[in-house]
Amino acid sequence: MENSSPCSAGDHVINKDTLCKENNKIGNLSSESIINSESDAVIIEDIVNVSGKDTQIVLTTNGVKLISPKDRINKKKEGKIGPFLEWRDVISASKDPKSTEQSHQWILNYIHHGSKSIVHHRCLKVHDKNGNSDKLITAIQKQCSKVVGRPKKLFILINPIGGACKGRQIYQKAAEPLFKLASVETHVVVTEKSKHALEIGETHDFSQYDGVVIVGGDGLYQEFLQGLTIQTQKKSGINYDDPNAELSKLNIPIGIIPAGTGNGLTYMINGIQHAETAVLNIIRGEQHRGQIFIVHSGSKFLCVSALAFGYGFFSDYVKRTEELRWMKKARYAYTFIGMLSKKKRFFQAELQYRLKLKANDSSGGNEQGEQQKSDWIIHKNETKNYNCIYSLQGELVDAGDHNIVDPYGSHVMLGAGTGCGHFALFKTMMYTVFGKKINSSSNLDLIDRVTDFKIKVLRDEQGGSERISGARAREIELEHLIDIDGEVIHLESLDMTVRVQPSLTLIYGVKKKQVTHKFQHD
Ligand SMILES: Nc1ncnc2c1ncn2[C@@H]1O[C@H](COP(=O)(O)OP(=O)(O)OP(=O)(O)O)[C@@H](O)[C@H]1O
Repeated sequence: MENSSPCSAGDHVINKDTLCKENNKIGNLSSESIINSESDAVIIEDIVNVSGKDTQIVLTTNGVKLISPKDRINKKKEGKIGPFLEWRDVISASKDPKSTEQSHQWILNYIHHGSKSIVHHRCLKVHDKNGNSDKLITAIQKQCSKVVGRPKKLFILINPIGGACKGRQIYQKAAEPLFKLASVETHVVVTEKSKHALEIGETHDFSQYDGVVIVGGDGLYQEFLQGLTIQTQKKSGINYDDPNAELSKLNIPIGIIPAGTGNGLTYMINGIQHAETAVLNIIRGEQHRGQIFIVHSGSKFLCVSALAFGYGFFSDYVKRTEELRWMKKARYAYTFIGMLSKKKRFFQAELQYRLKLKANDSSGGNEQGEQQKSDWIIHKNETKNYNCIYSLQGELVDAGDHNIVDPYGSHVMLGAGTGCGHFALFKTMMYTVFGKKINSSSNLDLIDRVTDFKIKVLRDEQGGSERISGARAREIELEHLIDIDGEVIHLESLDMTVRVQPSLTLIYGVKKKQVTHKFQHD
């Protein structure tokens, strides 16, 4: 399926005509958008007509300014003009197909920043007055092509069976028209089987692409990321079976368009689960280095994790949901309710962890570039009985009454349940994801600033020839599973090391709480 494939018809199809109707006013310019013009160099300026008003349009090295006659009178003396739209938020400019001999019109497509991290595509109809529309369009297109990080060619990977099985439709409705508007060439591949994304990540040559876009859930992203991590290490000759090896960074940016069930990662990197926002953030081209977990089992590399690691309660939960896959989305709530009344499953383990040291903390660490980490700390738990050990990706940044969960950080919070109830475990996990502050309790230890942790499960072996009960056989099966980003993975060895690898990935996303200029007409 190449870029040219037609966008399926439907109520929510994005196209120029429908969107242009949404927004073509220039009144009510917000004072936030008035910016100082000092650092700008003017590229071209003209008088055009927007919403029936003569308006000065100025293209500068920083962006587009539209100056109404009122603005010019009120603000120019103070050296301030506006509103301002930075080039990163301009998608494209093109002739309006409805333009006639008598009325020359062109369209400016741009990104509107709404509240709570949401962004939308908007367009503005501009009426030419002086015959300069071609020059303005060419200049805008040239500046758009120079936006740092904006992709020109993308490899798109769609999971057709993720979430509600709408991967293809979500791509066609929310992404394809916007990529076309932004002149992004695409090569689309639809996965054909489980682990296909892993295979593609490990073997495909992405050198001719500016980025890869995953249209699916956290599971699909994890598979692709694992494949790409392996490919990158192999190319650099890194022995990734060695948990102490310094891994090569992945240099192809990855974007995620939510089409799965949980979609936790798209929430973390875009601040919201919203397909249009995810697409527009890819077009904006802002990229950040993200942290992931590298998991070893025994002396072997096991997997990467982009979102969550869980052992005990969470791996049991995911295993059960996989057994009930036929129930589709309902399996999550059904399993959750079922587990509330279930007896806790305990396992015996030794848990150790290392902490990111604060700048003024001189204890621990070693000489080989790991000065910022403490030595291994043994988790205090005399009975060694646990019912859950888990960690979620994201450094928790204190923001007063809440935390910002920063996927571009260098440490995580580790949860060690020593008998915590199932409901409380879920609640704590959800609170962490949504940045709510939460403290340790008597049976759930929450340890912040963790950079690595090790779990050694101490198995209660029952004499070699003795027959084991069905219940014990199920327990042994569960003991050999971990939850990685909502999928279960089999463990050969019950001796695990999990390391936070800061800055390993490159992600199309935004930093939360970032300040953006508004270009608002509504
Ligand atoms: N064509 C396919 N046929 C069968 N399985 C597939 C196919 N493509 C991908 N998969 C599998 O689908 C699984 C889940 O994918 P994905 O993460 O996209 O959706 P999800 O599980 O519904 O969402 P989330 O992980 O966000 O909860 C992955 O384990 C992957 O191996």
